[in-house]
Amino acid sequence: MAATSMMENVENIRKAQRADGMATIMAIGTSHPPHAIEQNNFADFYFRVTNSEDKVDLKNKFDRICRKTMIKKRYFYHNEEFLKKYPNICSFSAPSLNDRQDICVPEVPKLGKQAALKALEEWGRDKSLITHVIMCTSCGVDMPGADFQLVKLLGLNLNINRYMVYMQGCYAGGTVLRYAKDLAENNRGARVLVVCAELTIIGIRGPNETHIDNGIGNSLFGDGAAALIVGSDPIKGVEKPIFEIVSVKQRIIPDSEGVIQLHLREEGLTFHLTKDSPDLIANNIEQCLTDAFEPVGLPSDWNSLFWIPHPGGRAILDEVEAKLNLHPEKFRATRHVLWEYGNMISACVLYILDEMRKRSLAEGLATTGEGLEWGVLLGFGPGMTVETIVLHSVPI
Ligand SMILES: CC(=O)CC(=O)SCCNC(=O)CCNC(=O)[C@H](O)C(C)(C)COP(=O)(O)OP(=O)(O)OC[C@H]1O[C@@H](n2cnc3c(N)ncnc32)[C@H](O)[C@@H]1OP(=O)(O)O
Repeated sequence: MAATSMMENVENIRKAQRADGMATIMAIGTSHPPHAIEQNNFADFYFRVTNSEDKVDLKNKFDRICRKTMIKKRYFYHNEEFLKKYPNICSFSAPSLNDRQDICVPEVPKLGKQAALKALEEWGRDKSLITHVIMCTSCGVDMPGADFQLVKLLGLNLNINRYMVYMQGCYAGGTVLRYAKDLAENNRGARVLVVCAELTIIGIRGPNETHIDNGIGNSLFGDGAAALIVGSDPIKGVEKPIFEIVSVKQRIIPDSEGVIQLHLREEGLTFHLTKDSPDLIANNIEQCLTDAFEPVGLPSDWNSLFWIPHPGGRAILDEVEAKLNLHPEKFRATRHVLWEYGNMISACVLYILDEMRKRSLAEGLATTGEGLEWGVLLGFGPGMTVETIVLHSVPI
């Protein structure tokens, strides 16, 4: 065969392998465990269950911090009765990783399954058509992994292609969209099930006067799972697009290694959160936005976008909002999810996507993105790392 025709063959194969259109989110499902704890009562709960009620000043400070989080309640797999069985988990630093692993390894995929079932139901097609799974969590590292367990729990095809995203922290809600875009656009017909599932039992521990940031973590994080179905070229009348994933970019913020760190130790996942993260994120946010918007063109005003920033903490949202001169309603969906669920690590931004499209529909707006055409989703986390995802809404 002539060399040119072989080249043509290769090109034809490459074209046939790739999708025509952009990666599209076609369904969203969420789930959370049953035990809700009101943030107003959290200091009482936390100091009682960790046998720390004698630390009166620390409890008062912790209560002050809780009231500044702008969180109303959070959901947890654990409750007081459950934690009483695990005194080492409730201490500040006793060895407890085995107990935490014994809980997280089976429970993370189960929580993820609940969200996935809702996404599959909304999608409406047969689960045997799912070609790829991206499973993401920051707890319960194991082999075979949570991706494997999820496939078994859902009864998906055994020849499915699996991707496991362990221990990336909060920015991973953006990372999974970046991976899903690559998979959906480079594999014609691919239907990617994305699942983020997080349980805070991996890091809950008793309070300590010299580690206030440990208490900050315990005041912010909540349990939750969210799932998406992503694919290109949605079938008209069968699959309903919700958002298109237009451009994706990851960036490390310079000189920020020590700002957010989480270490997996014998005493579980330890939190090291400095006071610098809100400033650092705000001071680098325009560079991250420019990276991601450059291929499609920068908007004339950041207020022309719909916004889905990861609610790492109230102060982070406040500083980003101020830096970009955003109108207060821009973070309405994000602040609502923070208020109702706390910081659910990687699952949080996917909850916000769901909240935004549902509220846009309920309010009779023109698009899934609060009536606007273009938007941005931001993942923040250890590194410090920022994931910036440009989204395109669809008409309702
Ligand atoms: C897991 C991941 O991968 C990604 C993540 O999302 S990690 C989490 C990222 N989030 C953060 O780091 C939290 C960001 N911070 C916040 O949102 C806010 O600071 C907050 C809601 C926790 C408190 O609100 P605030 O307006 O800052 O309250 P403020 O009155 O200044 O502080 C309350 C107390 O906490 C202390 N404090 C606040 N942040 C602290 C920190 N990082 N370390 C130690 N102490 C801290 C303050 O010194 C203050 O102490 P006093 O009452 O004794 O003065």
